[in-house]
Amino acid sequence: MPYCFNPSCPNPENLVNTEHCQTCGAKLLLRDRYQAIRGLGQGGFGATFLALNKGLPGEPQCVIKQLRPSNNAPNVIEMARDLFKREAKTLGKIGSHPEIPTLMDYFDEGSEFYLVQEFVNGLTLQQEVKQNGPFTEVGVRQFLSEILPLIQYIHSQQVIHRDIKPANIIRRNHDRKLVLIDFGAVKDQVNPAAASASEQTALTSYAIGTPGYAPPEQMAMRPVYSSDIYALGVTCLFLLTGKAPKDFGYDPRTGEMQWRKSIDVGDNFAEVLAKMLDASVKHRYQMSNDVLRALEMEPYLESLAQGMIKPTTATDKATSKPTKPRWGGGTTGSSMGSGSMGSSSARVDQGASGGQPNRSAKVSEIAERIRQRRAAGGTAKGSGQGRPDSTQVFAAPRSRSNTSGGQRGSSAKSGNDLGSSGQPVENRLARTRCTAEQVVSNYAKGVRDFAYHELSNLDLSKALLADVNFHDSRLFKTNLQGADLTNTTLSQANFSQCILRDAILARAFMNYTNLQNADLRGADLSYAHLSNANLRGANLSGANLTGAKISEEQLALAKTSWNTTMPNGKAGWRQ
Ligand SMILES: Nc1ncnc2c1ncn2[C@@H]1O[C@H](COP(=O)(O)OP(=O)(O)OP(=O)(O)O)[C@@H](O)[C@H]1O
Repeated sequence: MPYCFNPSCPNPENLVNTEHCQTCGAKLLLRDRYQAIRGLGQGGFGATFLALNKGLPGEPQCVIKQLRPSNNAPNVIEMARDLFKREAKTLGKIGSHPEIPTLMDYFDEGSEFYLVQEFVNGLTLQQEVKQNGPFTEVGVRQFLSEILPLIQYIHSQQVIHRDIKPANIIRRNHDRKLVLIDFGAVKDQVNPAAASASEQTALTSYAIGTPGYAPPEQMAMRPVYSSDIYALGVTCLFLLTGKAPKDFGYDPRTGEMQWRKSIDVGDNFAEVLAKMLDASVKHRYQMSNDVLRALEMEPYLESLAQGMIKPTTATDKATSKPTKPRWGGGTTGSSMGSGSMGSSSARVDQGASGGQPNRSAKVSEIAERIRQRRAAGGTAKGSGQGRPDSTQVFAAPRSRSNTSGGQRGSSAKSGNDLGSSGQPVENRLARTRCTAEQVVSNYAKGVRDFAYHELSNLDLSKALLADVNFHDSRLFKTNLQGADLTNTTLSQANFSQCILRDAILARAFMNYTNLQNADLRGADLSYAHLSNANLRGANLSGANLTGAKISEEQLALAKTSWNTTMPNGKAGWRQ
């Protein structure tokens, strides 16, 4: 049923096949093709409609935003028009991203302006919480792992969204992906001197985003990238509680929201939220990737910590393992290797060599130290001098050679280091050697820690090795065809020329893993974390990369084919 585009029409619903509104006489077909079918929202500067594009076969749905300022002062209209144009420009620039609505059309008709964009069919997160109740901590972490890369993308295009909130995030029905909408507040600064007081109020509220979600600097018209991180933090509070920002108390001395007592999450996640919600820009996470890193590190802390202490397992006893932490602990004395993490680890190891406390207590202690150092870490834009170890370990490589070599810096010498010939360089620290039979039988006995092991050239085809920690181990040319490696930690390990054909690597953590020339044909890499992994020459034909964390650059170095399932779940081809 045609719907009238006039937001003040008292009776906007019309009968089919009507050209003009039966109540107010307004045209019902814009540009001879767009027909509104329902109103979606209305504000001071216009309205939003769900519409049909009658000019295209199948008459697809679209969203039409109409700019119709209620104030006729020329300077207000001019500024509003300017804001609208900039929204169109922004969507035109970043709307090619699959999780941002595409800009389909932009035009004016009479004194009104129209912006046509892709309709995203689904519920907003606000509606979702209303319908199904608040999210759990795991649900919010999952939400963040999905939305942060999108925000990182927007920021990389020099765009600050400025109105991130649950009502502006839609979970698209057909693929359950999160889509960010309403780029209406994506504005450069409005010149307040140009408008009178009341006009200024209207324009300002249009341009600053939503009170409660917008951080102090944005309310003061000085938004920065981390303003979006603050709004995302408030969004997390809503998802966890179903409470709007105004329903949280605030500290009258600092003006900060008092949210800690209202949410039930682990200390570490609370710390991440606190840093997202810091009123001071200086102390807040600066970029999405910083938050992502803080969150991604957490699930792997225990296994990373395991890899930092002396062995106690049956296989481990055969050969002693290094007593120094591996990353950053190189000869140049980096801030990390020679810093307190190195010495704290060494302290634990000394204890281990004579009547030591139990292993799990040590692991937890080291993991806790990593957390503390992370919590005490500086901001992304800091000098890097005093940055926590974990940030350095997981920092994005600075050069291409780092990406391809899987190295973190000249001081790091790990199992995946490559010599000039492209062959792995033998690590200077001894690894625990064991046979394929030992690996299999120890796994059957419950051993999961195979960090710092030398497992090259073994035949482990079809082995069940789910949940194992292979951190910094060497599996050069090892046969793992058809093996179950679900949920394993393979960070910094050397899997070059490894046979991983049809192996299950779902949710494996492969940060800085060397997979050069590995045979990954038909492997299940769904939701695997491959950031900084070296995939040069790796064969990914028929592999499933759905939801995997992997960059375009990494993919370009590997072999893929028509039957490779790409991270977006679609079949792809790249040679
Ligand atoms: N591309 C889109 N696809 C689907 N729904 C959309 C789309 N853009 C906006 N909407 C929905 O239309 C309604 C109105 O959106 P609009 O952008 O005008 O924001 P608003 O809610 O009126 O204002 P604000 O978010 O700034 O307070 C909202 O319910 C929103 O979820």
